[in-house]
Amino acid sequence: MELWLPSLPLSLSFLLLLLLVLRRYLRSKSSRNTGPEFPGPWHLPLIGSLHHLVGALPHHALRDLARRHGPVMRLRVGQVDQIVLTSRDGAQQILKVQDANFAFRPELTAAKIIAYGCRDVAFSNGEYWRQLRKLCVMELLGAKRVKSFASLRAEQVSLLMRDVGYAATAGKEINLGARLNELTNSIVVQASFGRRCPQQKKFMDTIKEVIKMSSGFSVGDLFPSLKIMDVLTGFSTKLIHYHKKLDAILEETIQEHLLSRRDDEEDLIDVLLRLKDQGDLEVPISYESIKALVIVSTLCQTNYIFININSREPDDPSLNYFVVDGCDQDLFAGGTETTANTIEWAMSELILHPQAMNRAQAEVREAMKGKGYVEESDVPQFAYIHSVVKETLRLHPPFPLLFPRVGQETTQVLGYTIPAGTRVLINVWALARDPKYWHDGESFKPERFQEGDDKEFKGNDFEFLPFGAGRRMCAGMSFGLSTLELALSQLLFHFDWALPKGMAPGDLDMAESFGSSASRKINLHLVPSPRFPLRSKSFVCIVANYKGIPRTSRAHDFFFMAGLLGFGCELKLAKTKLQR
Ligand code: HEM
Repeated sequence: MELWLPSLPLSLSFLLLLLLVLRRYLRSKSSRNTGPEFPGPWHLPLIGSLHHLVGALPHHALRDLARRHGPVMRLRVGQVDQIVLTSRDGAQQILKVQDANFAFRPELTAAKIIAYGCRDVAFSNGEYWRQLRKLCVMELLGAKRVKSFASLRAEQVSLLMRDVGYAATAGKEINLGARLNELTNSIVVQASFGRRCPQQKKFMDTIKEVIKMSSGFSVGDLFPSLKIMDVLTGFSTKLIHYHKKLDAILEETIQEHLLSRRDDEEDLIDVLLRLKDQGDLEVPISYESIKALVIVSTLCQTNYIFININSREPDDPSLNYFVVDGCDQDLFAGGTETTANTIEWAMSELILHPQAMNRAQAEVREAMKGKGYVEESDVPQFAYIHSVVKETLRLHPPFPLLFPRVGQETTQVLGYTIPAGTRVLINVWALARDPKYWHDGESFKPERFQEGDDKEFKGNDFEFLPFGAGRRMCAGMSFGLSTLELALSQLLFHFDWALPKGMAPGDLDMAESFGSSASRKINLHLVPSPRFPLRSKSFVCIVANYKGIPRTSRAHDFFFMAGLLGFGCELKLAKTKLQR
């Protein structure tokens, strides 16, 4: 038998590699702070522990690793150490007890380029961030401002109902996921730019390109010593190109706003310009800050968070028939949307749990029986629907690992020493399913919140953190929830829902898209059937836009009257007559 011996150069290379690994190990051991060593998976010289994440969703892989290594573990990703916490006490330490120390974000290449050197609220730090956050709470995303956008929400949700109405009367399925993305995109862009901005579409198209770029990742973020690779791979160059495009659009938009200021119906750019002019801010805001805020608040509502590898299925072009005139069907095809995702997950869970669906529909239909339509002011009385939203966010938090935090000072957490500057991730997805904190945590059971489990997602129950907690908790929670609950209530009130023909509940793919987001991998397609006719202004829109009937024609007037009278079911008949 022949004995195989490696060649001399190969053996030497192997020996050299071994020595390098050993030297690195000994060095890190000697420089380590006091306290026990972090548990964690073993790592390879160049890629660190990346190979442990291959082939699974990051939050799933990290939960499985935590089961083996414990609730506090260290993971080396490339050249960067990350501490991953999967315990309620750990989350409480970072987000409450030591919140001030951990209220910092790492500097990420994309945020630096796109947001004018991290001049937005989500990625800035220190005094500048504190000032912007105050503006967000008081002026931009506070209760009063959110309320001021109620008519915008009502209008956009009505347009959604109109499109679902098309599908219902035609007996066709609708790509609900895609249409919900349009809904939330329209709301956020119009809230920021106002309704009069001609640049909206161009802006969103460019944002879409930025999101597509997040399907790659910055080498420099994971290998700080190889930052040059971001230039060589074209990552930075492309981002700079998109940044310039966004900058030009926003510059023009700001000039337009400066020329025609309106105090009666302020959009977010109007508000920011007013605050800039008042000049009494501790840290003055510049035009660049305004632009960064608008860009990142749009991105924040998408799951565009660093190294987010999205592989969501593109929208189905065959369903263009049901799309609002002038709207781009595949807007944000590469990205996903927090609010829209949550509605989509809620509808997915409800279709799989008919009892919960019936109960939610009964609640809203019973309450709105005499009225015939749902307004934003009605929503707080739908306690069960609120529980459906909570249960959906528990099982499908859009940011399963929150956004990363960085400690400013070296500190102790649960007996371990976390050196200053180390990135910390909290697996809120795993916490929200952990049998230690939840009975039957993997199952969808909205009633758990009505039967004694009074956990809330407002940042005080550390096993339930879909919006995070502490100083850097989501700044747009009320903004997101108001759209979410209104749209869901109307979808449940006006329509009954079924899976497309031939599809059994077991066939519905509930897979999440790959990346740091937990959106649906494949858009949800459902078949609606009308239950309560649409009697709000939306119906007027339905008939006005239906199949291109001109708003000034007699046919339009006919439909208009039919709509006003609430003859939703007559629509199909009327349409047939007209086509003849
Ligand atoms: C269902 C909807 C939403 C969910 C579940 C959600 C969740 C989150 C989470 C988990 C964070 C990170 C918190 C942390 O690090 O502790 C965050 C941050 C943020 N979110 Fe949301 N979000 C939603 C909607 C929105 C909307 C609609 C807006 C804006 C209109 C928004 C604006 C922001 C901003 C500005 C931050 C950064 C806050 C900071 O760093 O100070 N979010 N969000």
